[in-house]
Amino acid sequence: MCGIVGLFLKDKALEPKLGAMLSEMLISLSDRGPDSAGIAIYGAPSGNEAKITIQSAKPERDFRGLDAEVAKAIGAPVSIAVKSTHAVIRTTPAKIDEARETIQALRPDIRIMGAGDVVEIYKEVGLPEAVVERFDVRSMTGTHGIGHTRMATESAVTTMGAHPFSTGADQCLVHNGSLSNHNNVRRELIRDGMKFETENDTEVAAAYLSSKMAHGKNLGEALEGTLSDLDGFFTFVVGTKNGFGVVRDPIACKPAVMAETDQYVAFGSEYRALTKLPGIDNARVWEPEPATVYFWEH
Ligand SMILES: NC(=O)CC[C@H](N)C(=O)O
Repeated sequence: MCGIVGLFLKDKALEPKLGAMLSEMLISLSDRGPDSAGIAIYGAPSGNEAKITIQSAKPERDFRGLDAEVAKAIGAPVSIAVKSTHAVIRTTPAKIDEARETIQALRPDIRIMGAGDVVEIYKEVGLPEAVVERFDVRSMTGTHGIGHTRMATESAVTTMGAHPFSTGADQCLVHNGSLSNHNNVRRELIRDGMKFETENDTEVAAAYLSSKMAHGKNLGEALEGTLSDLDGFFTFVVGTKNGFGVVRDPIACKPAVMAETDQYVAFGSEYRALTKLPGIDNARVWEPEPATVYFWEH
């Protein structure tokens, strides 16, 4: 099982409702994944700041005073916005890598969920409703987002094993299925300089795409590569700073449905995830073809 959703807005008027729409889509698939849930939201770009989403099992201890300590260490303004076990650190884009290294040096128990100019990632063990409430996802605005509710197949049920997996700036991926060659691909990617946080197969798929894009491929080309280089079952839904992509393996035994109107492109593991979207009755609705890459860009 596992339930995945994605929503890519074309109509700016819907941006204030992105978090609310994506939350309801994900909650509707709760029975497909009881273990953990997560969501990535791409907010509007601000131009002069970048963000790191961090997580700690002891947020009171780890987040207190962190903004001032990081600001002092990197010599740039830093802010922190805490939401339960997660927090978003903001600083100038030129200092983002230094900020990330500083956070890890100052607070070794903090985990990095993702980083980039626009993405924020919230994920925890528990059902979608609890995750949506805990992080107030309904109030979030943005241009596109992806979500996942997990029934684990390949690694432990932990915060870091939850999806979305983010392995590059503003990149993240959710997955329904299981990959049979992930250990081999992981070894190749490690040789290529990629770092891994978990034993999870989906993290390997995310890192595979990041590695392809780091070598100059666009999202569509990177997704195309999964069809020959990754074995096993997969439906992937992927977000980048400006893009949104979907691909299913050549057998495509995991359910998937898409809908498109003038206002949005939406993905759901099942049609029930899409029923509350505006104008769904007149949307173009289709089942994505096996071994076919779909992607949209702003
Ligand atoms: N049920 C699934 O689709 C699981 C996805 C992935 N293999 C994981 O364990 O996280």
